[in-house]
Amino acid sequence: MLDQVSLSLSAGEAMLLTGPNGAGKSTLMRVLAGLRKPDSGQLLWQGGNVFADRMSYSQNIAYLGHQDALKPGLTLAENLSVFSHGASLDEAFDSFDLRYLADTPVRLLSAGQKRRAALARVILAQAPLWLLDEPSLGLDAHSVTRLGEALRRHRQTGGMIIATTHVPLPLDDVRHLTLSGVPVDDWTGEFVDA
Ligand SMILES: Nc1ncnc2c1ncn2[C@@H]1O[C@H](COP(=O)(O)OP(=O)(O)OP(=O)(O)O)[C@@H](O)[C@H]1O
Repeated sequence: MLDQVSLSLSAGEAMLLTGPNGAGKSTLMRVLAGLRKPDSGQLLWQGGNVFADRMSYSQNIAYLGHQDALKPGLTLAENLSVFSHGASLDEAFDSFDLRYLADTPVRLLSAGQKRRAALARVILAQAPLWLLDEPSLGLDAHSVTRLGEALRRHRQTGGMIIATTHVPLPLDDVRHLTLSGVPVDDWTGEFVDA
């Protein structure tokens, strides 16, 4: 599916993955998240093989997939508390204007509100590497602005971002990797936090 993909990121850097439907962007994101092993090639975190110790690598990443992965029966505050590790929810709520929805069951949220909640969860993870698969999906213009602010703050504190998108994202000084969508046999890649 993916062949000869090679990328590396340093602290504060951001990369956008683009390409047509089916090009393999989400597949690469799942590999980068340690959720799927590449057929060949390496995924490195600070020089160490991610798949040798997936658990400790997972503490360094916040992965946002297409699904928002929230529990519909719990309130928004309850959902976010699970990921707060005791930290205050205030910053995450305020980053996406969610405070007024704290006591609302997630099943009642709109699609865009759920996406904002999933993004708040990314902030709560307090992980250096954010892996965001189409983060602006379903967001209104104001929320896209909020997303841009959150991305900027994360990078200012040395955080790294890899995001896929089909639309422009509010992300300055970003590197680009475009996948062609041409089917190939296997994936060889390397991911290094220098
Ligand atoms: N689990 C799977 N088993 C088999 N094929 C898969 C699997 N997951 C994805 N694919 C295929 O791999 C290709 C790449 O899919 P992927 O979801 O990575 O594309 P994408 O670039 O993210 O596309 P989009 O822009 O539509 O989100 C597609 O042809 C898809 O059908």
